Amino acid sequence: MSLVYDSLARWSVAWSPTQVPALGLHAGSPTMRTSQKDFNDAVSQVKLLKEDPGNEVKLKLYALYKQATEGPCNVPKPGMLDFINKTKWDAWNALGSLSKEAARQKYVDLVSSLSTSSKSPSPETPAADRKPPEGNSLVVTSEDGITTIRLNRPTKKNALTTQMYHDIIAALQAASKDESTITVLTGSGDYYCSGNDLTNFTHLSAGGLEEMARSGEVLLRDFVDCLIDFPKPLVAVVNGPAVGISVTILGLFDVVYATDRATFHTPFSHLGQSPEGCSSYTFPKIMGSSKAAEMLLFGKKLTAQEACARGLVTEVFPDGTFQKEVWARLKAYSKLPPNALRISKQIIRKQEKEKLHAVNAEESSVLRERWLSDECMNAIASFLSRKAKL
Ligand SMILES: CCCCCC/C=C/C(=O)SCCNC(=O)CCNC(=O)[C@H](O)C(C)(C)COP(=O)(O)OP(=O)(O)OC[C@H]1O[C@@H](n2cnc3c(N)ncnc32)[C@H](O)[C@@H]1OP(=O)(O)O
Repeated sequence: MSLVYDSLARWSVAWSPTQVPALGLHAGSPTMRTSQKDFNDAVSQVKLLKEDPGNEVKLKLYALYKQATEGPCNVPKPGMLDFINKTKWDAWNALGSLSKEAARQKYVDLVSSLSTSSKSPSPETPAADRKPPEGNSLVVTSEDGITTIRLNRPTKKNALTTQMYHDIIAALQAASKDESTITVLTGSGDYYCSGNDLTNFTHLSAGGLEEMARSGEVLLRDFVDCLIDFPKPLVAVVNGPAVGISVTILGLFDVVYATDRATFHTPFSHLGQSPEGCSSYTFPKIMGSSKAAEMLLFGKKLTAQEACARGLVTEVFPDGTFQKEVWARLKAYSKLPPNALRISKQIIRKQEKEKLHAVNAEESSVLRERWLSDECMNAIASFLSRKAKL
């Protein structure tokens, strides 16, 4: 659970109603006025909701509560780096001069709609309509000489949490020593991976943002080092759209197979960030400097065919037959002599290893600085408050 989630949840329990002036009549119809009791009841009801209504709704509730009890936003805007409080401030401030009475009415209406929608599903609700539980975010299996590392957070488009980076490192280390011939990275559901989980930035320890950025730099560097040093053939089975770091690291894979539904997007400038995964070196080498710049500077999103034409993807398959064709191919390759594959991979990689490690160290260090910049903080705050999407 992310810190934003926790802290938004904490806001809701911290919203104890103080002295709310009586306003008359009932909630519900726009022509009726909300009584203090209706409002107080709604405030109590929020704490009893069975389902988490999500950050966006919690922000609305927060803003309406503040407007209803204190009127228009009257406190100084928090600093750029304090982006959780800034997000709350933005939501309150956005209500402008809405009257306290109107805010109370909107608050009561919103809580009432939540209470209705959070009633337990009837037994007839088809399983397919329910969100699958977020179980193991990474599933590692080994079969037919292939170790598969599967990103398994389909409801979050397989965004990479801090824990997942650690788990992938551990899985790669284990795969480098196991009996398998080939190692595959793929995703569950409709996405391959939506990149770094942007709520990672909100997991602040006592050391604050500086510490978060420092530990992020170390983790990123270890993660990419592990890919640089991986001794066996490493294959990406790109089952859908890929974003951010899941794209940049493709330059370190030996083979990349993609469904024709996949897209490849590196929106670093939009996020106030800079390239990682050795892409500042591998992309210009793979596709030429101007094509690489179009992706890494301007965030041009490539189709699978375009990525294949630029050499980032090895082969594109029709989505309907993607899994069948790719796994049949990989099973055949996995029967090749493992030592020959390992030695050949190592001789290819050997020429570049030192350079790749140096590039990784520099990219990780530059990113640490970027994560502390206003540009980056603003972009993440925008995503978290759902004002921005790619
Ligand atoms: C050790 C640290 C290393 C860090 C290295 C630096 C890495 C950099 C990067 O990877 S930069 C790229 C970061 N990724 C993004 O900016 C993607 C953000 N996501 C989106 O823009 C969209 O979600 C989308 C285009 C991927 C998909 O859009 P859509 O199909 O409309 O789905 P939803 O937006 O409704 O998403 C469903 C659900 O997933 C959550 N989610 C998706 N991506 C991320 C993400 N990257 N981080 C956190 N959460 C993500 C999204 O919030 C929704 O959750 P909800 O249902 O609202 O709870």
